[in-house]
Amino acid sequence: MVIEKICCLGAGYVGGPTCSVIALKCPDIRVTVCDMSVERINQWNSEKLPIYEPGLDEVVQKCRGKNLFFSTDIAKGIREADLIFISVNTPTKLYGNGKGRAADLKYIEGAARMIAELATSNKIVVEKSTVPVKAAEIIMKILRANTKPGVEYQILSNPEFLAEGSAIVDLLEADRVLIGGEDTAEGHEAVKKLCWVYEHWIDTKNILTTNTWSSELSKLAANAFLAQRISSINSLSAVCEATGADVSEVARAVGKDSRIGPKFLEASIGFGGSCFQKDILNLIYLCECLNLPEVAAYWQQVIDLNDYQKTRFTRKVIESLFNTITDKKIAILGFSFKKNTGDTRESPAIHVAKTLLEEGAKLHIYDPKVEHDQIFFELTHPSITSEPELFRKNIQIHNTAYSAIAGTHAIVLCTEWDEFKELDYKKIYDVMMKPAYIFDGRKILDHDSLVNMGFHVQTIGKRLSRTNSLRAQGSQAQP
Ligand SMILES: NC(=O)C1=CN([C@@H]2O[C@H](COP(=O)(O)OP(=O)(O)OC[C@H]3O[C@@H](n4cnc5c(N)ncnc54)[C@H](O)[C@@H]3O)[C@@H](O)[C@H]2O)C=CC1
Ligand SMILES: O=C(O)[C@H]1O[C@H](OP(=O)(O)OP(=O)(O)OC[C@H]2O[C@@H](n3ccc(=O)[nH]c3=O)[C@H](O)[C@@H]2O)[C@H](O)[C@@H](O)[C@@H]1O
Repeated sequence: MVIEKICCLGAGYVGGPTCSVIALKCPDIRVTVCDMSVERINQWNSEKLPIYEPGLDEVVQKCRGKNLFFSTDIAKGIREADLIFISVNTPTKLYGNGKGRAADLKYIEGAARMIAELATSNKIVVEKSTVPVKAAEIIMKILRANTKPGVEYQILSNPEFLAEGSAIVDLLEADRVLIGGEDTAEGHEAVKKLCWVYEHWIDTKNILTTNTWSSELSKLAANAFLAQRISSINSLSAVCEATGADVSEVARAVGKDSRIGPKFLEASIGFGGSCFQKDILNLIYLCECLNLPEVAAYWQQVIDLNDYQKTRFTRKVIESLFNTITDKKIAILGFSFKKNTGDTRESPAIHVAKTLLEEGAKLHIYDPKVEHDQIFFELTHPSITSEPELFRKNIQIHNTAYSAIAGTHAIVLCTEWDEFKELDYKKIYDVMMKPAYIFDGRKILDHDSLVNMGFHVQTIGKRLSRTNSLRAQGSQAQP
């Protein structure tokens, strides 16, 4: 039952942390994480890792150079490994058949072709990336069509369920590990070997084994269910704002039902991150290909509602500021798609900032972990604007929340970083233009005390007494 060497293709948000934890828990296994990006591998080998993830630095420091290696020598990694994780990106297709919905499997195919070309001994190839159902068949076809004499492959599906910002805890204390394989003697043997790796720290009863297609579909299903809960509570947040109900109270009351449960019921400005939207689109495309239009339409609603929530929030900001924000200074607090990560992929803050910039606002942005260049990259990307220089001129990035806020008309809180709860809002009130507005897109601030200080406060899913919004007043008042 021995796996002595593991290679992982893809040193990203999944490959890096997952393999670091495997190395930590399996000192008897040599783990090599490979990537084509020299820059990324250099960062993994430096003091400043390419991703921010609580607890990751410590794990890497313990294992790197002992049984954990980061390398661009993909050929060596593949040749030496008994088991290869494919942990490459699977973005939504940007062109061609299935554009905007289907998963682009070019990196998966590229990885499979590399393995086929370079492997000289038997390999267990494990799909760690999130893929459409039946992707394992594509990998198998490529490997078997190009196999060298005497080399045999087994393909397993082992999707990853970690969430960014809590990746290390999620990996160490996984609710479950899911492994799908072929229903053959060789398939069962390969599944057993991968189970053995995880059994170093995961209770056997939490390691689920299924057929390959169930495993692939379960990953899409899990993300679709999670996103659906957020869209459900966000839909109710609009009802709360219109009626005087409070979405946090509704979520608490609903979540107390043990059949529903309390998690993932935080109303917000909408979900972001690299996967929820991509994976639901992937599921929708699959349903369309399978001629299941009603099922496709059902899941499409989860995404439509998310877009509605982002737009609804941004519209509220603009309307509250007397429907004119040209040249107004607005502070954006938080740019990552959630706290405890520097990842900005599909961050709702991008939508908010883009819309405010289009209306002529001057944005002062602060995020504790996102690199300044990354913010400029996201907001001046051709998919965001055809006038990058104009946008750039109206964006200033700050190193502290206080400096971002000084002299602004409004604060728009987009990410729920803990430090935003600790700011001295009395001091902040004094240095803002009046009337001073706060739009709390994450429901993390003490709204009553902010109102008492003099702020006009708006949040998600709750009507506050002093909002001064045009819609609330039904007037066209000017400042
Ligand atoms: N980000 C997350 O929290 C989670 C992501 N996933 C899934 O895991 C997969 C990877 O996601 P991330 O790690 O976020 O992506 P990422 O973009 O951070 O990393 C992917 C890496 O793969 C590398 N790569 C591409 N082709 C390669 C090849 N042939 N050989 C070696 N390296 C290659 C790229 O250079 C890149 O560094 C995706 O399918 C995603 O849906 C699953 C669970 C959580
Ligand atoms: O496949 C993936 O990539 C991963 O996607 C999500 O993880 P992640 O996107 O990293 O982070 P989440 O904690 O799920 O948050 C996603 C978005 O939903 C938002 N959210 C989350 C929870 C909530 O109650 N309300 C809410 O608006 C977050 O702020 C964030 O923008 C899943 O939680 C992971 O299980 C999965 O492995």
